[in-house]
Amino acid sequence: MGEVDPAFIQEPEHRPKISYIEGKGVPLIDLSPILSSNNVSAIEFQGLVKEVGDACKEWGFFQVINHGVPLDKREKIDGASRKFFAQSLEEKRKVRRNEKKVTGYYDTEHTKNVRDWKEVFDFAVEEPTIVPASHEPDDKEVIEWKNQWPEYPPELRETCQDYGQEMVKLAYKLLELIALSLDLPADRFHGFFKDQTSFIRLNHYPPCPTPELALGVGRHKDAGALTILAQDDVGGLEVKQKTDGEWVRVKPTPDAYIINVGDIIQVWSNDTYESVEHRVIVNSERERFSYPFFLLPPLSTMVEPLEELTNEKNPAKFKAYNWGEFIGNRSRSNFQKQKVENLQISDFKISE
Ligand SMILES: O=C(O)CCC(=O)C(=O)O
Ligand SMILES: [Fe+2]
Repeated sequence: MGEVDPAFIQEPEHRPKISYIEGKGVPLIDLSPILSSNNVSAIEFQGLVKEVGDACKEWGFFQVINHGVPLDKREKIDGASRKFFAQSLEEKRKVRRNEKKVTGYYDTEHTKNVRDWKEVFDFAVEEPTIVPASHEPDDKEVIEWKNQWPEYPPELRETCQDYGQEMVKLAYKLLELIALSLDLPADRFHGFFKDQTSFIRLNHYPPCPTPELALGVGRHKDAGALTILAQDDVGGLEVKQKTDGEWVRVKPTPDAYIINVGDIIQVWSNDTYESVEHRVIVNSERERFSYPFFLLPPLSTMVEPLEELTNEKNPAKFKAYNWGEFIGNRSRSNFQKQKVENLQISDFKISE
C-alpha cells in the first residue's frame, strides 16, 4: 500500500478534514448496574435504561464501560491480530476470502465504490454457521460456513473464538437494555439470534501517505442489528452527528466499547432509533487496529417493524425484507465495483 492508487481517492465532498471536532462526543455509559454481582436499585436500573434509550435516539452511538468483558481477552485478540497482520501479503493471502469462502483475509474492500485504506480478517462467531443454500423459501438445503484459520499465529483461533463468546454475551445484555428502552419485554429480541450469522472483523489500517484523500472506511451505516467495536488509542472513527450533520471524532477511551444501532434495529423500532453514518479517518504516522463485532440474525430472517411498535397512528414505515438477500447484495458490491449504489433500507421505505 505504498503509492496511492486512484481507487482509494474519495470524491472531494467526502474527503476528511484534517482538523476535527471532538466536541462533547458520543455518550459514555457505565454498565456496572447490570453486572450480576451488583445489588442494584430499580431506580438505578431504570436510569441506565433511559440513558441507553436517549443515546440510541440522539446519537445512534454510545460507549460503554464496566461492561464485564475481561480486559485480558481483548488484549489477547489484539496481540494475535497484530502478529497476523505483520506477516507478508503472500502469507496472509493463504486465508483469503472469496465468493465461496466468505470469511478470512481481505485487502481490497470497497465502500460505496471507493477502495478502503485497510486490510481485514473476518471470522464467524458460530462455527460452523449454518446457512440456507439459496433464498428460495422451499429450498431446504443448507450449507456450512467454515472459518479459515491461518497457521500463524497459532493462538489466533482460540483467542478469536473466546472473544466471540464474550461479544455474544455483551450483545444480549445490550439487546435487553434496548428492548426495555422501547417498552418491550427484556428478551424480546433474543429469539432473532438463534443460528445467528454474526461475525468479527479484525481491521488493520496502515499509515497512509495521503490521509486527506482516502478513508480507512468510507461513510456507511452498519446493516446488522448492533455493532460492538473495540478501537485502539490512535482514534479515527467519526460519527455523523444527528443535530447538524457534522462529523464528530469518537475519543478513544481505554477498555471502552463503542456500540451502534444498525439498520435492523432501525427497522424493528420503526425509526424510533436510527442507524447513523460513520467513517474512519487514517493518518500518515500511526497504524490503527479496531475490532468490530456485528450482531446479525440468520439469513432467513424477514426484517420488518415490530408489531408492538406500530399501530394506526404510527403505521409501519418499512416493507419486510429478507436479511440474506440484503446482505448478499451488499457483499457482491464489496467484491467488485458496481455502477449503482448498493441496497439500503431506504429502498424498503413505505412512502407516507
Ligand atoms: O474501525 C472502526 O473504527 C470502524 C469500522 C467500521 O465502521 C466497520 O467496519 O463497519
Ligand atoms: Fe461500520
